[in-house]
Amino acid sequence: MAAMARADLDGKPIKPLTICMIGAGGFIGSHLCEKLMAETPHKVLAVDVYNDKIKHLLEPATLPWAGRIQFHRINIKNDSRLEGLIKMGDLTINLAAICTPADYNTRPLDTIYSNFIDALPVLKYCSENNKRLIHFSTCEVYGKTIGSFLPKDHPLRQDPAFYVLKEDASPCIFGSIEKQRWSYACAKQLIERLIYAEGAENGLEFTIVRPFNWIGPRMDFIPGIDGPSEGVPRVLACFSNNLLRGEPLKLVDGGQSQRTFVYIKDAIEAVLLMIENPARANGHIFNVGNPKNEVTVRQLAEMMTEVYAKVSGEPSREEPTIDVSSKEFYGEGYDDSDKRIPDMTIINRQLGWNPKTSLWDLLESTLTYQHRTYAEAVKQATAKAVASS
Ligand SMILES: NC(=O)c1ccc[n+]([C@@H]2O[C@H](COP(=O)([O-])OP(=O)(O)OC[C@H]3O[C@@H](n4cnc5c(N)ncnc54)[C@H](O)[C@@H]3O)[C@@H](O)[C@H]2O)c1
Ligand SMILES: O=C(O)[C@H]1O[C@H](OP(=O)(O)OP(=O)(O)OC[C@H]2O[C@@H](n3ccc(=O)[nH]c3=O)[C@H](O)[C@@H]2O)[C@H](O)[C@@H](O)[C@@H]1O
Repeated sequence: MAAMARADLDGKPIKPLTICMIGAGGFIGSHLCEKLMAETPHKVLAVDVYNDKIKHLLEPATLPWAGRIQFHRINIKNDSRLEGLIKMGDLTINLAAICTPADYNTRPLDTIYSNFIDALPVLKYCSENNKRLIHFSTCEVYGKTIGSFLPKDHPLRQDPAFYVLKEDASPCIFGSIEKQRWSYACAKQLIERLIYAEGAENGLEFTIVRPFNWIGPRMDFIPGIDGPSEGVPRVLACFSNNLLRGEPLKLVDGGQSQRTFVYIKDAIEAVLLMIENPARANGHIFNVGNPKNEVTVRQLAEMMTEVYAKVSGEPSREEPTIDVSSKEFYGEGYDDSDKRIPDMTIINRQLGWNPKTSLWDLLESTLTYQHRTYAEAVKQATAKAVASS
């Protein structure tokens, strides 16, 4: 079988691994499971409380990879089976977390518990059983850029030294404690420090991933269709929902914040390189993003509007966006990262990874998926609501 002939970046054959993947039923987990099943001989013990996004990989039992993926419905907060599953694997990947900004300031306790306390047993079991750990952190650990504290028209704001985010050099700059937006970033930072310390003091083999706005199909949910109607997902799903419903896209505080978006399928290639090249990935923290795909949120809204009109064949609204305040949209305690450009030196040097897909292309494939998956359901839900009003 071609998949069995895989070699690592140093030309050595890759042995089939058993991977305990926690949070495997989420957005990133579903793409990683898909990749592992389709292109590698590795086995996955998929742990999550939900499996809707990986159902197509689990059923029917005649699938070519049946037997290489097993789903375990486990809440890692309180399940004694977790240690056994970690022991069965060669490697643990921890993706489980609350990671939607609308929760950080409104459910800060759940956010901190999920991102710090609930990750503790995973770390403990990996360390005690000498199991390698790939832990998912976030680019939010960088917080705000140094440049954001300079006056708006200060020339140093244009100097990359004041905004490019480097794993081994940039500071973590968060707002005050009342700005509960930072509860997530702070919890992620502390778990990173603990993992790093386990590596330094106890020899834990670890890799920390800092994703920079990975987007694509299956991200989050469409409110009222496959998620709560009052729920607020991340920006891709918020804007997709608005476009599907023919509503204006809401720009928080003018949509001036900047982000770099990377296509999930490009980013998953980086994770696979980490999985299969432990000697190059262990002990490292990796930014994974696409510095070339930078836009303001306003530009993202404009581009998504244009792409959606193309893929759906429906004309866009005359006024495609409206401004909302962050207080109105997210509530008290919201704050924002101003700009996120990942430095790519370390991932380039260690794994030779580079993202490939432009923002336009990744939006075109993602919005084609959104339209195919949700347009009919949104139409039916809207018709039902009109009929019952
Ligand atoms: N998508 C991104 O661009 C991005 C960016 C930065 C960081 N991350 C990090 O990557 C990880 C995965 O993100 P995602 O986008 O796939 O999010 P997601 O919400 O789609 O996936 C997380 C999964 O973890 C599961 N989970 C949460 N708590 C659990 C528990 N107690 N027990 C069992 N399962 C639990 C959820 O059910 C969900 O399926 C998170 O740690 C997130 O902080 C993602
Ligand atoms: O994806 C990442 O790399 C990380 O960043 C995200 O944080 P953020 O980018 O702020 O979250 P989004 O919901 O994707 O919002 C992006 C920007 O769009 C804005 N936005 C969001 C939704 C909306 O309807 N309108 C709008 O203007 C937000 O205010 C923010 O400025 C989340 O914290 C995590 O998933 C993750 O750790």
